[in-house]
Amino acid sequence: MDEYVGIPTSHPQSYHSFMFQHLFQHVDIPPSQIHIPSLENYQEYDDTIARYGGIELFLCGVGSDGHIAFNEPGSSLSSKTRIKTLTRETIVANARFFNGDVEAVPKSAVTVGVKTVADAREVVLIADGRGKAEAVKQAVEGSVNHIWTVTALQMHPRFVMAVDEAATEELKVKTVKYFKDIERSQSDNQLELKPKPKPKL
Ligand SMILES: N[C@@H]1[C@@H](O)[C@H](O)[C@@H](COP(=O)(O)O)O[C@@H]1O
Repeated sequence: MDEYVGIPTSHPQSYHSFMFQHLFQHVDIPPSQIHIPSLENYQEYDDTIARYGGIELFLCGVGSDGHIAFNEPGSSLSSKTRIKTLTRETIVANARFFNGDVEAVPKSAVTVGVKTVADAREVVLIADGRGKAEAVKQAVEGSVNHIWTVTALQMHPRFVMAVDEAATEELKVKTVKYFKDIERSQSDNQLELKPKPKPKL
């Protein structure tokens, strides 16, 4: 979905390295079918997606300031793949991957746009830990706006958020209860839908 500008793709903290280490080297995928945004391809990136029939699933995280990919606060909700300057908050948050050295964190990145993400047929977002609680609150209870770009996904017909307890800490109690009720009633329904075993004759 995104890549830093200013470090080589071979850098251990590049998103290219991350994807190869955690996914591509473990699966049987031809290199010609791997497409990661970069300075070389970002201008054609959305056209390439369209040529392949669109994205089936975007699996993403969220920044503590509510960014998806690197769509920092203030990104247009109709944005496509482009270069974005990173906020101070993101640079400080990502310093943990650069031995805590804020100066070593790149200052900009190539990123898919908010619309690139929203155009996928399905979006799954994982948010864990207290540091994501404000972003989760905005995503669920806030109104759609370009400061918390994650809120754009409220408009998506197939958007699922997977969160842990800590990430729900800024939500209203009644919001959390409501979603737990939904979860419970869905698992009850699934039990009811299971075919009853045939009585033995
Ligand atoms: N550009 C990435 C985002 O795509 C990611 O969503 C975010 C949160 O990542 P994590 O869930 O690992 O904290 O980090 C970076 O800023």
